[in-house]
Amino acid sequence: MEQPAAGTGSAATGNGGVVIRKARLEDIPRVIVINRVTLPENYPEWFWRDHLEKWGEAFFVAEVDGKVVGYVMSRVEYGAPNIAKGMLVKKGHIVSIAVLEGYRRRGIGTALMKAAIEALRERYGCKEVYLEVRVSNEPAIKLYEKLGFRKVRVIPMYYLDGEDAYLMAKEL
Ligand SMILES: CC(=O)SCCNC(=O)CCNC(=O)[C@H](O)C(C)(C)COP(=O)(O)OP(=O)(O)OC[C@H]1O[C@@H](n2cnc3c(N)ncnc32)[C@H](O)[C@@H]1OP(=O)(O)O
Ligand SMILES: [Zn+2]
Repeated sequence: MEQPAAGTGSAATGNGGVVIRKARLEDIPRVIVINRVTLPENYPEWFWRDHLEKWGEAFFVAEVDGKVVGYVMSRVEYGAPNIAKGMLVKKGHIVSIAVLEGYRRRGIGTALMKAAIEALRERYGCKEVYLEVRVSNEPAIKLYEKLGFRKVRVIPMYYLDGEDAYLMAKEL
């Protein structure tokens, strides 16, 4: 990304007064609230803290007027690539991303994704980035496709309510 946030950890102002910066421990309660109001996939607090501790270079929040309005949380895995042929690779896994409803469609989701992807490549040496998304989640699928992700396969009944997921991935 053009902003220095991913590389240096310093805050950077992007479009329209949006600041993308690395998440901090004190952001977790707010991130949990945003997750609960935007997504049915919720996690205990330790799960968020664990990701921050282990893969904090690829955990970002978006701030507008000093208020956190979105987040992206990632982790790094070692396993068979979803796209390229070959044995084991480091894969970046976008675990969860969300932007509060009133702040959508102004590029925040894109900026968060770019920051995470850049960090997964530069900081962690990932060769691929992947995620799962509900097959009905048109906005998110569009966002990912714009960033170069492709639908690799369907994972049947991935979600608790029985909905299928697309596994989407992008080579880095
Ligand atoms: C791995 C996972 O976490 S899967 C779950 C993803 N998260 C969610 O579904 C939570 C609820 N949804 C959200 O929080 C948001 O809608 C997000 C994160 C998916 C997108 O955040 P936004 O800040 O709105 O994204 P952004 O403004 O960067 O949009 C980028 C592009 O995505 C596409 N897009 C985003 N929202 C929509 C929509 N409602 N309808 C159609 N296309 C959309 C558009 O192509 C858009 O570009 P454009 O505005 O120039 O047309
Ligand atoms: Zn996942």
